[in-house]
Amino acid sequence: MRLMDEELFPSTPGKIKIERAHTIHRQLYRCFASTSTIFLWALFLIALAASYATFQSFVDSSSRYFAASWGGLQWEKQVRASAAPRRPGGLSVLVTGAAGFVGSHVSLALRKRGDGVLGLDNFNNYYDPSLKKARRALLDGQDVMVVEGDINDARLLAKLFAVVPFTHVMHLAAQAGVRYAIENPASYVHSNIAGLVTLLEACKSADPQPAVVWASSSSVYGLNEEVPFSESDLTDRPASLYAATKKAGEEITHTYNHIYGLSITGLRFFTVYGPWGRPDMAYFSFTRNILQGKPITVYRGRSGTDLARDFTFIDDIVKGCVASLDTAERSTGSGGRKSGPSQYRIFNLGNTSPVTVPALVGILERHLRVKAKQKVLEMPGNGDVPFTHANISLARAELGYQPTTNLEAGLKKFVKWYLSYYGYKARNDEVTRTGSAKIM
Ligand SMILES: O=C(O)[C@H]1O[C@H](OP(=O)(O)OP(=O)(O)OC[C@H]2O[C@@H](n3ccc(=O)[nH]c3=O)[C@H](O)[C@@H]2O)[C@H](O)[C@@H](O)[C@@H]1O
Repeated sequence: MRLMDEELFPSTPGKIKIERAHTIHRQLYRCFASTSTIFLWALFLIALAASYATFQSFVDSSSRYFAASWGGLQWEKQVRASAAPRRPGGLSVLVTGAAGFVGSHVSLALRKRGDGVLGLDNFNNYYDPSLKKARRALLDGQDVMVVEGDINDARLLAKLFAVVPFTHVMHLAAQAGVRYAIENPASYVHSNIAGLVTLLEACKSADPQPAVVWASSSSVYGLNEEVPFSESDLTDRPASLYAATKKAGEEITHTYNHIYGLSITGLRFFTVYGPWGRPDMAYFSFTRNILQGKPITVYRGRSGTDLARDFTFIDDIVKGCVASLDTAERSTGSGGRKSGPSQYRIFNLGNTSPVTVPALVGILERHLRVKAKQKVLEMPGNGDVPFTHANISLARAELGYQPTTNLEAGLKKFVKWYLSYYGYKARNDEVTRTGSAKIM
């Protein structure tokens, strides 16, 4: 016990205590010898605390700024360069959904003829984002910048319009897919309604106001039985939430046209397909499954009738989009105020020759030279419609729209792209060897 005490405490503890007390006392005396010194010290401490707080908030806001994927002088310079037309009288177009199927094709077509193009895309994972990144790489190669951001981000949109006086907005960002709305209804409201309104708010406040061309859908015809579908037909019986949000979009855009003088063109696309397409669509997923020897599900109508679609090739759709931009009149408002009536248009962009789903499968089998394993099921009541068929007289008259690619030729191009993109040649051989699918 004694040993322990000696280790823990010095042999002459009292001396040490006294010396320490003296030293501390002397220091305190020096520092706080007078009340004025105490006052000065207090002031100094308050100033130190205040400057620390200011520094902290600077660090916070700067880290928020640097964490955002947009902003800064260099970024603004790139945005301006991408959106600047390369030809006299060229357009300056903000393309939303630019890393998407239709968006990437339209962006490339515009850039090719010398228009300025700036893309915007949120790269969500509704389907494989690597395909969206590959499309972005294509756009990069043509000096088209794609800003990563959401149409619901009002600050980002305001910034883009502050940096670039866009002449047009090609609005293609959306939650697509008819049947997925059963699984995730909120995503349709988020993108197709809330996102649309946020975008239109930015457009109406912009000075100059851009003309807006945007993607509606053939699905707005819903349970319509008039054939072929004309723009003048009633569209008040949607069969899916997706269709309902697109129909709502037509009404919402009308409001912005009416109140703010925004020039609006809505395009009702009919089942668009082609190279760089969407993996969630039937022609794409059928191709994947057929090549992998997996079964495909072919839906049929209730009375055993085949379902049919007015499948429209991407190049024809691109021509319709570009013609819509070219014929769009200017918005009449500026900075949120209307100064006169402005254009409001809706067009069908279809192919005018519906093809049944079994016929689509037959064409794919021929191009892939593989027999599909088919399961035929009754169409589930989850938003599908039995057929679509476009009347395109209006688009032909006003846009000079004339589709030139039939499903046979279009799918040939798609299959060629698919095989080169996914490198399925080798796997095709594997399919032959394992016999998991029958080669035709
Ligand atoms: O035209 C349109 O407005 C819509 O076209 C397509 O929707 P959809 O025509 O349903 O295209 P797919 O999903 O490719 O289906 C095509 C046909 O194949 C059928 N199908 C689909 C999937 C499947 O596994 N089996 C099958 O038989 C569908 O019932 C439909 O008749 C797009 O997915 C929508 O985003 C677009 O808005």
